Formats: sequence, structure tokens, C-alpha cells
Amino acid sequence: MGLLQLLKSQFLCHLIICYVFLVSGLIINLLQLCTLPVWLVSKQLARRINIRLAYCISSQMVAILEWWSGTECTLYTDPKSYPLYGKENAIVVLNHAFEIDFLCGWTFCERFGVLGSSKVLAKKQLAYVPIIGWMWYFLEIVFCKRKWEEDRRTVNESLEKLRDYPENFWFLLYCEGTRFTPKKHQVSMQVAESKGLSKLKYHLLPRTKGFWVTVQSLRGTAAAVYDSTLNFRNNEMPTLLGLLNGKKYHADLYVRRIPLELIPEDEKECAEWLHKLYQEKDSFQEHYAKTGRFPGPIMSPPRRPWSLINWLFWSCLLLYPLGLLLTQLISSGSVFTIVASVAVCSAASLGVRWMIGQTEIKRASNYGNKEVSLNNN
Ligand SMILES: CCCCC/C=C\C/C=C\CCCCCCCC(=O)SCCNC(=O)CCNC(=O)[C@H](O)C(C)(C)COP(=O)(O)OP(=O)(O)OC[C@H]1O[C@@H](n2cnc3c(N)ncnc32)[C@H](O)[C@@H]1OP(=O)(O)O
Ligand SMILES: CCCCCCCCCCCCCCCCCC(=O)OC[C@@H](O)COP(=O)(O)O
Repeated sequence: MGLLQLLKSQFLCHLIICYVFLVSGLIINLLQLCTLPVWLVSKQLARRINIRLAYCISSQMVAILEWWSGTECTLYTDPKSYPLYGKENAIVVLNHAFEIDFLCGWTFCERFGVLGSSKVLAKKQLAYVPIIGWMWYFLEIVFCKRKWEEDRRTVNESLEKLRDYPENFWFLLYCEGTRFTPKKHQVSMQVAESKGLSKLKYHLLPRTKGFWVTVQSLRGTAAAVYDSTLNFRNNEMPTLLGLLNGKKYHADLYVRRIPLELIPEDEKECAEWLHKLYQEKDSFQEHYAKTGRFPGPIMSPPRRPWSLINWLFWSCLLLYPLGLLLTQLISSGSVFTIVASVAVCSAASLGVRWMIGQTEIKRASNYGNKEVSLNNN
């Protein structure tokens, strides 16, 4: 193990990274709160400010992936579609089997210049995660309870609001609705069988209603669906903790651009179309398993320096006062103050560990474990 690698695996480094993320995140959340009065005067200005503030948070996580861990992200796509990425609104359909798949998505958002404005149809529980969840509130992220009777109206209303969004955005949809586990796969294949649908090997059966409502609500706003299939080389199972430890992974993403006009308007036909799409995605994964690559040429955008610059900026800004505080603390010699500070730091570390836990598959919800959704998480 090299010296740098050894340094990256040190707990103290992780503490410093988490401190910068936590404190900068809370400052940015506060600044986002201050944009509320701006909404009353100019909604579009408030949205533009929030895009930039959100970038300051999400790009720190991208910097961990791109610059700290040095993870390589390779894009397989059609050279004719490539120039359009980042220059139009799009609905992104992605497989959901990895703990950091959202972060790989963010990395591509960053490289195509839409990181600050990127959106997702997320489970409601994530809205309560400090920093990221609070940031999403100001970004007009669409939340769902994964109960169609309740979601049908709220999801449609939230999507309609994006029609006049001032900057290009990608809207991410994990149609599988939950992360892949062998148990969930088995249950969803029972559902597929009962519905007379072909079985999938690498994906859960997609939930079609959210896709249909998204396509219908964003018709005329989004130009295309980006069908995206992600995998990692050498059967790597990447984790956020692995990234923090400086572990380098190798992500491969296959993106096909499908113009929105090609997607049927009728709900039933749209559902059939999505099932067919997932059968194709399954065949791409099979190809990957056999050959170690996706079909088509590689057109990888290079990483940009902005996420690193943003990270260094916040680190410099926040580490200096921390240094001063620590010096004062030690020189004060007060046992009570030192014990209280250690307690605050421990509580903050536990908080961050809980946030990281949100990304872990072993802590996944029960949704999809039974044919009739449990919706208890
Ligand atoms: C190019 C790079 C990428 C760029 C990335 C861009 C942007 C990034 C931005 C942000 C990144 C942050 C990432 C955060 C991640 C957070 C993501 C999540 O939270 S995922 C979970 C929430 N999202 C979803 O669930 C979306 C998919 N779901 C849907 O669309 C659902 O339809 C729904 C709208 C949520 C409604 O849910 P409900 O459970 O009520 O579903 P349905 O009515 O659809 O389901 C009932 C239907 O399904 C059948 N059924 C029953 N059991 C199962 C089962 N186990 N598997 C499959 N199907 C099942 C049942 O028989 C019903 O069938 P039918 O419809 O025929 O009646
Ligand atoms: C600079 C970096 C510092 C790192 C330290 C702090 C990191 C804190 C990170 C918190 C990230 C919280 C974002 C959560 C995104 C989780 C995405 C996800 O994968 O959600 C799961 C759902 O899709 C489905 O849920 P399940 O039904 O599978 O259950």
C-alpha cells in the first residue's frame, strides 16, 4: 500500500472530510432557506440560485468519487447522441443494484454540466435526511410514498411544476422502485410470471405507473429518455465507505437516447414498452457479463476540475476556524469543555454514519419483498 493510499484509509481523514461536508452542508441549507423571500419576487432567480447552492453540496460527493478515490467512469454511447447530452431536458432510466449508482449518475451529470439541477423521483423517507434531503426540497425534487393511490396526484403535480424550469435538467427514474436483492428479485419474477411477462435475470420487474406519469407530464418539456445501464468491472460491489477509504472502482455506463415521441401515450402501451425496454437492458447486462463491456463505442467525457475546486474552497474555509477552535480548546484546559466537544464530535460522526447507512443495501426497505407492497419503510 502506497503512502497516499494509507493516508486515505485513516479515520482522521474521514473525520475531516465529514466535518467539511456536514458544516458546509448546513451552511448551504441555511442559505437555501434565505432564498425563500427571493421566490416571492422572482421564482426563476431563486431556482437559479438554488441550482448553484445544490451544486456546492452534491459536487463534494462527486469529488470523493472522482478525485479522492480516483474511480474511473466510462461511457458507452452513440456518437450522434453525445453532443445533445446536457443540452436538453431528459428522463434518465437507470438500473438500481449498486449502493453508489446514484453517485455515478451524479458524476455524469457533473461532466455534462447539469449536476446542480438534476432531479429524481425519490422515496419520501429521503426528504428527511439532513443536508441532502433538505437540499432536495429547494431543488423541487419529486417525492413519492410508493403508494400509487396517493402518488398519482402528487407526483403529477410536482412534475407539472418543472415545465418552466429555467435550466436543463435530467430527471432520474429507478423504475425498479427499490434496490436489487435476491429476495426482491425472486418475488418480482413471481409477479412477472403471474402476469405472463418474460423473466429478467439482472433487474427487478419495473413499476410502470411512475414512468407513464413522468413521460406524460414531461411531454414537451423533456426531449428524450436516456436509457442507462450501469455495471462495474470485475464484479466490484462499490460502497460509499469504500470510496471514503480511497478505493478505486471502475464503472461502465451504457446510454441510449430515445426521443420521447417514440414512447406510446396510452398507459397500457407505455407499460408494455417499458417491460420491453427492461428485457433489452437485461440483454445488455448479459452481454457485459460475457464480454466485460457494453455494446457500442466509448465516448467518455473527461472529469472537470470544478468539483475539486469547490471541495478545496470549503475545506480551506472551514478547516482554519476548526484549527483555531481546537487550539483554544486545548489551551483552555477545561475538562468540561473538552468532554463536551468530544461528545458533540461523536454525535456528529454517528449522524454521518447514519446518513451513509441510507445508501447501504443491507439496510434497504421491505418494499418489493412481498407481491403486495409493504410500504413500511
Ligand atoms: C446518465 C446518468 C444518470 C443521471 C442521474 C440523474 C439525476 C440524478 C439525481 C439525483 C440522484 C439522487 C438519487 C437518489 C436516489 C433515490 C431513489 C429512490 O428513492 S428509488 C424509490 C422511489 N422511486 C420509485 O419507486 C420510482 C419507481 N416506482 C414507480 O414508478 C411506482 O409506480 C410508483 C409511482 C412509486 C407507485 O408505487 P406503487 O408501489 O404503488 O407501484 P405500482 O402501482 O406501480 O405497483 C403496483 C403494480 O406492481 C405490481 N407488483 C406488485 N409487487 C411487485 C413487485 N414485487 N415487483 C414488481 N411489480 C410488483 C402489482 O401487481 C401492480 O401491477 P399493476 O400495475 O399491473 O396493477
Ligand atoms: C464529501 C462526502 C462526504 C461523505 C460523508 C457523508 C455522506 C452522506 C451521504 C448521504 C447520502 C444520502 C443520499 C441518499 C441517496 C440514497 C440513494 C438510494 O439508493 O436510496 C435508496 C432508494 O433508491 C431505494 O430504497 P430501498 O427501497 O432500496 O431501501
